[in-house]
Amino acid sequence: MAPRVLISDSLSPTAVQIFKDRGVEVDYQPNLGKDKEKLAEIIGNYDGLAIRSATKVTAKLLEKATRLKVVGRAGIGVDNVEIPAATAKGIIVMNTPFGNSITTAEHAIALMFALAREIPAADASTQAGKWEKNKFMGVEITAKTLGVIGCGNIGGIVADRAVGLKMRVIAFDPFLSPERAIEIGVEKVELEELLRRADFITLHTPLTEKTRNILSAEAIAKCKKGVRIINCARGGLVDEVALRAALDSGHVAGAAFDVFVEEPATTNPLFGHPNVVCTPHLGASTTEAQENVALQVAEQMADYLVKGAVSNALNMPSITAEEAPRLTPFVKLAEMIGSFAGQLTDTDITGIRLEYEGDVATMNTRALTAAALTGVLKPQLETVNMVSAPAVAKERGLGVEEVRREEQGTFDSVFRLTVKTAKQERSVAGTVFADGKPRIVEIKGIQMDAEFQPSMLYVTNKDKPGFIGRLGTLLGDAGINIATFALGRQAAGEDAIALVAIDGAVDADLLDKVQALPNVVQAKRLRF
Ligand SMILES: NC(=O)C1=CN([C@@H]2O[C@H](COP(=O)(O)OP(=O)(O)OC[C@H]3O[C@@H](n4cnc5c(N)ncnc54)[C@H](O)[C@@H]3O)[C@@H](O)[C@H]2O)C=CC1
Ligand SMILES: O=C(O)CCC(=O)C(=O)O
Repeated sequence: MAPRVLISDSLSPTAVQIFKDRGVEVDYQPNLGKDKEKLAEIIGNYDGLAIRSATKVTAKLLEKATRLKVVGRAGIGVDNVEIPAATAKGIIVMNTPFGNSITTAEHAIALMFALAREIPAADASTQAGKWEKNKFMGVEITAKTLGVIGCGNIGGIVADRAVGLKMRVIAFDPFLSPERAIEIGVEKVELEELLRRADFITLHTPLTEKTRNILSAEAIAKCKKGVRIINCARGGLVDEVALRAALDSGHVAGAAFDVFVEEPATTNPLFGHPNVVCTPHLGASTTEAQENVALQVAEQMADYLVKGAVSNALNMPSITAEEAPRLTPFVKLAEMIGSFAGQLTDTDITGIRLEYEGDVATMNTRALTAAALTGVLKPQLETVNMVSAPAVAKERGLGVEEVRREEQGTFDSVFRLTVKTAKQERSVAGTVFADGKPRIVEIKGIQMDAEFQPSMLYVTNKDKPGFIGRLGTLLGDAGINIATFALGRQAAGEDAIALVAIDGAVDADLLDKVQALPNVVQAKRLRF
């Protein structure tokens, strides 16, 4: 069945076409983001949800999203998506981190000019027939200092354009490297210095607990008198009430805002001030940017739903479309080995060691680790998947250790997973054969050669004559056919392991009988 995607906000028709071309069924309902009840009613029918900013993907909505696998944000900010709730449900959240950056940076520059020359007010006055030539005295931006708070993608483009406009650019961003600052021609400074020196301040950080009210009343008071403030990032970065007071007192000469604490903003403390310019969250609204983000989000979502490739996910390691064919069999192997170890372990797991040897050590081991953790956790947590497993493992305090060795041994690649409990360590290793099938090659240090089968019996025993015959007879008498029988042992007479693939299932009674056979140490049913 083809995967189904719902587009619940207004997106370029390009997105619809791309989904169709890639074999994904698509429903375009651009006003649904504003209708929470209706959206909750139908979300259960979809594998993917493509949104802009109107749709709020809350934990409550996700409860109804029983088959949802991916949420794609055609844009950058994902503050309208409850990512921890999506992660807990194993739903990938992806965005398009670059598609609208230039457009948004250009909007910030446009707002800076609008402020410097009071263009919106001058336009309104002129069109009202007033010709108030003396009323609108602007300022030049050449040689002025622009303070950029948050110098990532958009902040970096704004800085680059401002340098071209002959401004001096200073930036506050704890994660901006000195090399990158030199590359984009900005002087890296602390916030206090930026506030003291900047003639214009432009904000380009996400809204986090650290950046909320980064321009507080106190910070605004430290600004140079006559500063002009531009916010094209997120409402809440500036204390709107404090800014209004500073505008009223004349300490701040002007403010241009595209984003507001409450959106849609129908009332706001800044509204009505003569030196304030506002736009309704138009930062990303150009034909080019909307084309970019629509195309990108549809490609990313279709790649995931159809091919399993993951890009620009905020809660899962990336898997490129190029690496997916080579990686996929190893993802399967890692999950099955994890599942094997998880099913064998009854007591609390305290830690997990993942060893990647040979070719597999050069692959995307973050994705493989996520798959292996899924396998380990699934016997206890049905709903866990590659998206949620790393977070669940962390939540449960499981120490996860990764070891990579590129030298090859007997096999081109070996993946070994060791589960640690308070009492013991138990490891299982596997590889992928040329036919793409995962195989078990080692259990507890004992060499084996077994395929994974849907129903298996795992028996450890003392290696004594007669065991195989007795086990075969017991299963045969119960009407259970043996499909494959793999054996391994430490040395003659020591610990041995039998891995038996069976048609049908062993019930609890029969398992007790296997357990009661002479020399059997442990018997377990396994399902893959
Ligand atoms: N108005 C609009 O329509 C649009 C708004 N945006 C918003 O613009 C913002 C920036 O987007 P990008 O540049 O793509 O993000 P980005 O992730 O490339 O850059 C953000 C920068 O903020 C910095 N940062 C984080 N915490 C900080 C702190 N406490 N102090 C100073 N700097 C800090 C980071 O180090 C990073 O360099 C986002 O909030 C995004 O949602 C993006 C597109 C359109
Ligand atoms: O989709 C939009 O119009 C808003 C864009 C935005 O805020 C973002 O990409 O973070």
